Amino acid sequence: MASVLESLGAEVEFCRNEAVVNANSISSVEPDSNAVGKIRGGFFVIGPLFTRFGEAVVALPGGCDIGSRPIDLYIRGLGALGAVLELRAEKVQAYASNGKGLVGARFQLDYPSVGATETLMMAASLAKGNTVLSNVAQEPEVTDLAHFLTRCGASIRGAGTHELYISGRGQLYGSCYRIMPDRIEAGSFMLAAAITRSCISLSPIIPSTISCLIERLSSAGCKIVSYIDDTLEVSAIPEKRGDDLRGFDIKTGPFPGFPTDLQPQNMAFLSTCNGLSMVEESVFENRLGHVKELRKFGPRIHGCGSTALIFGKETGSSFKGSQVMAADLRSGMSLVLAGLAAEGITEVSGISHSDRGYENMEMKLQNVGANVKRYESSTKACARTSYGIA
Ligand SMILES: CC(=O)N[C@H]1[C@@H](OP(=O)(O)OP(=O)(O)OC[C@H]2O[C@@H](n3ccc(=O)[nH]c3=O)[C@H](O)[C@@H]2O)O[C@H](CO)[C@@H](O)[C@@H]1O
Ligand SMILES: C=C(OP(=O)(O)O)C(=O)O
Repeated sequence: MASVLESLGAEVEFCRNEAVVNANSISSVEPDSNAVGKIRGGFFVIGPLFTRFGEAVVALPGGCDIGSRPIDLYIRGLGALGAVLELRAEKVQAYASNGKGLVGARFQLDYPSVGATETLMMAASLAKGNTVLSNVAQEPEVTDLAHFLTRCGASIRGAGTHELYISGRGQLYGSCYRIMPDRIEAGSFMLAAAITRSCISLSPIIPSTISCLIERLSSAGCKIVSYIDDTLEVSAIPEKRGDDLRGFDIKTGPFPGFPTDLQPQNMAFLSTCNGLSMVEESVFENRLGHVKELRKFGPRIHGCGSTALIFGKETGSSFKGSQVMAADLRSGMSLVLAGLAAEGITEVSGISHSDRGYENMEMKLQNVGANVKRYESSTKACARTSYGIA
């Protein structure tokens, strides 16, 4: 996102965990298309561009190859606010039909898309008049963005429910805001503890944003406690010899359903559990690419359409280190997790996909005791079954 803003001329400075953005210097209606194309939220810049210039040109958004990534909701939603969007040479050119700017309207999303909800909420905050968006995404990140925009001067009601009421403002102002902790990163590290049958203490974390995973891991036999508000302890250490964790079923879905972004990592974990588990991916049409790679570690997984059956650990069997390839962001993490649970060395190529979602992944894993190194074009995750994270 920083590179998109910079390509528009904004100044972005990072200092430790803070980003300072100066948007006053935005001087272009057309961000660098490579920068926009890389990220899924490429349309996020449309609202601010409209306010300043009355038009915008952005590249088609990119993102992981996990099925078709349509943008019809963005196009129809912005259209309802008075934008005309035309596709020209792989770029979307948008201008206001009234020649001035966006105007508030009512719009119902066919599916509670997170990216479309966030884009329309930002655009409506800068449109003239009132907007009502219904069947919107209720993900915690949408609520967090609404809180941030409100701090910048926007008027938004209903965040966290399926309807948003937005009164447009001519301008938003800078403010200082602490964004919510990354619940998908936290969930991935909870699964790192679970897959290595060890324990981890995580902070900062908002347990209510990840209750789905907490419930499932607890049902598997993990002990999960939250002593202080933003800290969570996960212990997957078996209480007695011979005990082990049990598998469970999941079906991904919009919040508060099971997050699709934790499905691949969760499947790696389920492959190490006792009993049969079923995973159903219902958000993206082609998000089981990791099944083929996970099988290389030894487990029996049967994938069919968007459902996978994981047959669980066979008595006496263990994961074997393997050479595997990550084809998208979260499957990269799921293969690293499998490598941590495996005997011997695992080499994961294509790990750069995961850099988009996990900052300093190997450093954080090393800090909790994992033996992971990054090589020029791949990451080697090396682990012994007795070697976990603590
Ligand atoms: C519901 C869900 O789990 N959303 C996740 C999804 O959000 P992201 O915003 O990328 O995805 P969406 O929520 O937009 O997509 C969810 C579904 O909506 C469909 N769709 C989307 C836009 C559109 O214009 N038309 C359309 O049909 C997609 O094909 C998909 O089946 O990935 C993000 C990054 O991994 C996660 O943070 C979100 O939690
Ligand atoms: C699929 C993901 O990202 P994107 O929407 O950017 O492809 C993800 O974060 O898991």
